Parts: sequence; C-alpha cells; structure tokens
Amino acid sequence: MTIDYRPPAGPDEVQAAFEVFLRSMIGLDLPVVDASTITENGRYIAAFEGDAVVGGVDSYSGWLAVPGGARIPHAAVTHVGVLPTHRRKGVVRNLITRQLHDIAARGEIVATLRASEAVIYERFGYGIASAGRSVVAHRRRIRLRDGVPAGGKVRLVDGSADTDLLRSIADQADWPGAIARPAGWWTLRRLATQADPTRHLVAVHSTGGVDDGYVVYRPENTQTWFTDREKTITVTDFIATNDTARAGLWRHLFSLDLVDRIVFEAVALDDPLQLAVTDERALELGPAHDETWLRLVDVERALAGRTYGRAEPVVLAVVDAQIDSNNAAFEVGPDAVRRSAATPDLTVDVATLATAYLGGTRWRQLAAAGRVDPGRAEVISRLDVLFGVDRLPFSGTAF
Ligand SMILES: CC(=O)SCCNC(=O)CCNC(=O)[C@H](O)C(C)(C)COP(=O)(O)OP(=O)(O)OC[C@H]1O[C@@H](n2cnc3c(N)ncnc32)[C@H](O)[C@@H]1OP(=O)(O)O
Repeated sequence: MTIDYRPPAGPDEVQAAFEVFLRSMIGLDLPVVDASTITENGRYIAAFEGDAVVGGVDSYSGWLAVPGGARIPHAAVTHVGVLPTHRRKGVVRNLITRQLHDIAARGEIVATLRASEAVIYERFGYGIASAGRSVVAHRRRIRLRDGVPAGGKVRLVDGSADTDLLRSIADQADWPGAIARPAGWWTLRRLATQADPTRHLVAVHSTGGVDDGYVVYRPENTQTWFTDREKTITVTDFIATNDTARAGLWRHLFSLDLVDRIVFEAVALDDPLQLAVTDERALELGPAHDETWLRLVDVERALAGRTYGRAEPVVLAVVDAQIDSNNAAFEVGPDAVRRSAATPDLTVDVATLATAYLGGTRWRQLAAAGRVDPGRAEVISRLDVLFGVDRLPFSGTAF
C-alpha cells in the first residue's frame, strides 16, 4: 500500500478526513457537521491511498496556561484516526511525526491532547500532565460551611445564543493547565447543544457587575423526570475564575428545586468542594482519570515559559526520539533556564518531563516509579522545590 501524507485540499477532503475520524472512533456521538466550520484552515494532515483518505490528524492553535500564569503558544491536537482497514501499518506514526514538526515550525511550544487510549501517545513524547475526576453531590445532604464565600450575582442566560458571553468568561481562565478554547470548539459545542433534545441550562456569575464564571448543566432521564426519585443533573461545563464565582455557582446548583443528584463530569483532583461541605459523604468522588497529555515541542522555550520555586538550579539532560533539537542539557533554576554544557544532574525522556512540567506529578513519585534515576535523591528534592506548584494542573476543557 502506498500512502501519501499531505493537507487535505479544500473542504471536501477536510470533510472526508473528518468522516474517517468519526468512523475510527466508532462510538463518538457528534452531530452532523460541516467539518470546515469546526476545523482551522491548514492544520489538518491526512493520509491518502490514491484519492481516498484513510487517516488524519488535526489541531487548533491557542495557548496553554503554565505555572506562574504565562500563556504559551499551544497546539490542541485532535481528530486523530485511521480507518480500521488500515491500522497498524505506521499511518498514525507518520502523521504524528509530521504533525510534530509542523507544530514546531509554527513556533508553538507545546501540544496537548485528550487520549482515547492510554497506550498510544507516550511513544510520541506525550506524558500525562493533568488529571481530573467526576464528583456526585447529593443535594439534600449538602451544606456549605460558614466560611464559604457568599458569591455574587447569578443569572440564567440562553447558552446557545450567548456563546460570545461564555467565551469571554472562559477566555479569562488562568489556572495552570487551562487552554484556549478555539472557535471550532465553540461551534461544535453550539451545534451539539442545538441537536440535543434535552435543554441545557446556563447560569452566569458576576462579582461587582463583572462576569467571572458560569455553569452549564442538563437534566438526565427526562422521560421519567417527574417520577424519578433521584432526579439528576449533569454539570458539563464549570468555569470559575475566582473563589467567589466558584462558591456562587455551587450555591446556585445546590439550591435548585427538584434536583437530588448533581454530577460534575470533571473537576480538578484538588477541587475545594470537599473541604467546603459540612458532610464529606454528601459527595461521591469518582476515580482519577488522565486529562491533559502534554508534548513539550520546544523544550527550552517550554522550560523557560514557567516559573520555579527557589532552589539551586538542576541540569537536566533531555532525550527526545522525535525532535532532535530537544536532545540537549538544560539548566533549570528560579532565575533562568538555559542550555548547558555542564555534566547533567539527571537524564529524563521528554514524555516523563512533560508529566512533571505543570507540577501534577512530583519528581519523587517519578523516581519511586523508576521513571528517573532514584539514586539522585538530593537532585530529586531540588527538582520538587523547583517544579512545586500551589494548585494542581487541570484544564477543564474536553476536545
Ligand atoms: C487525540 C485524539 O484524537 S484521540 C483519538 C485517537 N483515535 C482513536 O482511538 C480511534 C481508533 N484508533 C485508531 O484510529 C488507530 O488505531 C490509531 C489512530 C489509534 C493508531 O493508528 P495506526 O495507524 O494503527 O497506528 P500505527 O500503526 O502508526 O502505530 C504506531 C505505534 O502505536 C502502536 N499503537 C497504535 N494504536 C495502538 C493502540 N490502540 N493500542 C496499542 N498500541 C497502539 C502501534 O502498535 C505502533 O507501535 P510501535 O511504536 O511499537 O511500532
């Protein structure tokens, strides 16, 4: 089989590539869409056998917020799929290798994705950099503690009409792991909401007249809504840019009439809700699951993009099988990051470095797991001070 790799030429080929993605994903429930309205011009790369598309990878441009608050240029990788008839012949390897070089050539420092399976992407230098979990709140048992902020004002809005409003709030996200939500993401969200017969409710929070958070929720089992003893709503999107907004949105959800269960689809592992309630067993915490798979495309600029705790610098030798320019030693310290000719303190592969980059995994854990040399205990301690964060990374955006 001869496969050519190139960007799709025009909307018909983009559509064909997107259809390949949908076929490869089997159970992905998306509305019928014109793919050119949800993709970014020039970013799709497809695999062709003759005229037929047999695989593809895609991405969106944007930013990733990193420790210290900077937003660094970021590619959100998505729509990865190969037809079942063309699997395990190296098609995705060729596509992803080409895509990584394309992302690097665009000057984007990092790429992230959400993985359908956990065994695919490490070989391409991606590591798990943030995690989340679901939480079920039993409304009738929930009481917020006295010290929880009162919150500001909450108003209901028409979520499909007011995409611009929600977008302007989501654009304020600055926590480590937050990403820009591309135009195509918002278009797909609007189409999916419109195609869903169940009403999605949207409440916007504001403090002193400034919109600073919102929540989107929808009822489950609406066919049996009035006879259901466990009326459930699912929170599909929760954006709070500060603690007041978060508390105000909790108060809105926990004061809804009719509702028994509130399912948060995904929250950060250190989400403060647990600590804010008088009865922790009013919450069921779901298992942790991987969220952000991070690829450091330009290691030097990525390392320089975040801030560090105060410790003596460490020289890290990075090993990268795909991007040659990353194979170097970098001195990482609180005042500067620079390439170094000194003897490295530790060697780390680029995927493992990605797991530690946002602070979601400590170096001590990596050493205990044998992912880096556990013999360098003093270096590991220094790295944990340097990379330490006060908030676990979390994106909160599925794409
Ligand atoms: C960000 C996203 O879009 S996530 C969505 C990803 N897409 C899907 O899960 C859809 C269903 N799956 C598929 O379309 C394909 O199986 C893909 C895209 C996962 C892999 O495509 P392929 O062309 O078969 O992969 P390819 O042959 O290039 O394999 C490259 C390597 O990954 C391995 N690999 C690929 N897929 C898998 C998998 N699902 N499980 C385990 N190993 C895998 C291959 O064995 C090969 O290993 P090697 O490095 O030892 O040689």
